[in-house]
Amino acid sequence: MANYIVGLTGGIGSGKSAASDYFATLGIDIVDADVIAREVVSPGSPCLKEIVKHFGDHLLDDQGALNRKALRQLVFNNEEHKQWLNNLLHPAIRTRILEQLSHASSPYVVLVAPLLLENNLDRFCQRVLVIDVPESLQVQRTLERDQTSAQQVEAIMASQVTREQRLAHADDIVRNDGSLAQLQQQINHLHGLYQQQASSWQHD
Ligand SMILES: CC(C)(COP(=O)(O)OP(=O)(O)OC[C@H]1O[C@@H](n2cnc3c(N)ncnc32)[C@H](O)[C@@H]1O)[C@@H](O)C(=O)NCCC(=O)NCCS
Ligand SMILES: Nc1ncnc2c1ncn2[C@@H]1O[C@H](COP(=O)(O)OP(=O)(O)OP(=O)(O)O)[C@@H](O)[C@H]1O
Repeated sequence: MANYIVGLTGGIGSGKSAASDYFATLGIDIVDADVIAREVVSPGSPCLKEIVKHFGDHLLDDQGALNRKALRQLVFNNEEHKQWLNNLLHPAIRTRILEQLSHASSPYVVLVAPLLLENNLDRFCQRVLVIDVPESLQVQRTLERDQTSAQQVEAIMASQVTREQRLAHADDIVRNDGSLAQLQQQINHLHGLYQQQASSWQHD
């Protein structure tokens, strides 16, 4: 059954995972681009072999897995390296996204992707939901969560669309500068809307 697809996006640290985790508790299938981005570079994968061939085996840890911190430092400080990695991984990520979307069985499916707009993945979606927070809160929450620097977070933010650009593409906006409960309250409202949209869309 062709699925009604809601594209969920937002900048780094905006609360995409917090939102998609909550949609999952409502029984909605989630296709997560960040999870897929890890799958395509798993130990022994063709993409990981290409990365090692291109950048060197110092990017592997002693279990043969990708040293993500080392690759992050490499790509987010060098535009050419980032483009090379994106050109390698994005087609593999898109293929898996489409495959997982086709197997979803919930009333609608949420595709959560930080680069939904940057990679034109919104063309596969019937609706775009943006999780919106002030940039300062993105930095603060990412620093609290990850062992990284403000400079690194800002470099990642600079490689993503701006807050204004993202909001210009939104069909729905959830503000996540309040409590988790307030985030979930907004999602409860959208859940009802998406169920209605999905059932009328499927009968058109
Ligand atoms: C560079 C990598 C190895 C760093 O891994 P690390 O575990 O430190 O970060 P993680 O993957 O959790 O990403 C953290 C956040 O960075 C942002 N981000 C990731 N990749 C990119 C990118 N290519 N361009 C812009 N922002 C990105 C997203 O907001 C993401 O949620 C990793 O981000 C990666 O493989 N990126 C390339 C694949 C990609 O584009 N993923 C996004 C899927 S839409
Ligand atoms: N409303 C909130 N109040 C407090 N903390 C929050 C809230 N929403 C999210 N967080 C926390 O902020 C951090 C970033 O949230 P989350 O990981 O969901 O963002 P993300 O958009 O998935 O980030 P990334 O792009 O890095 O994957 C997490 O540690 C999360 O627990």
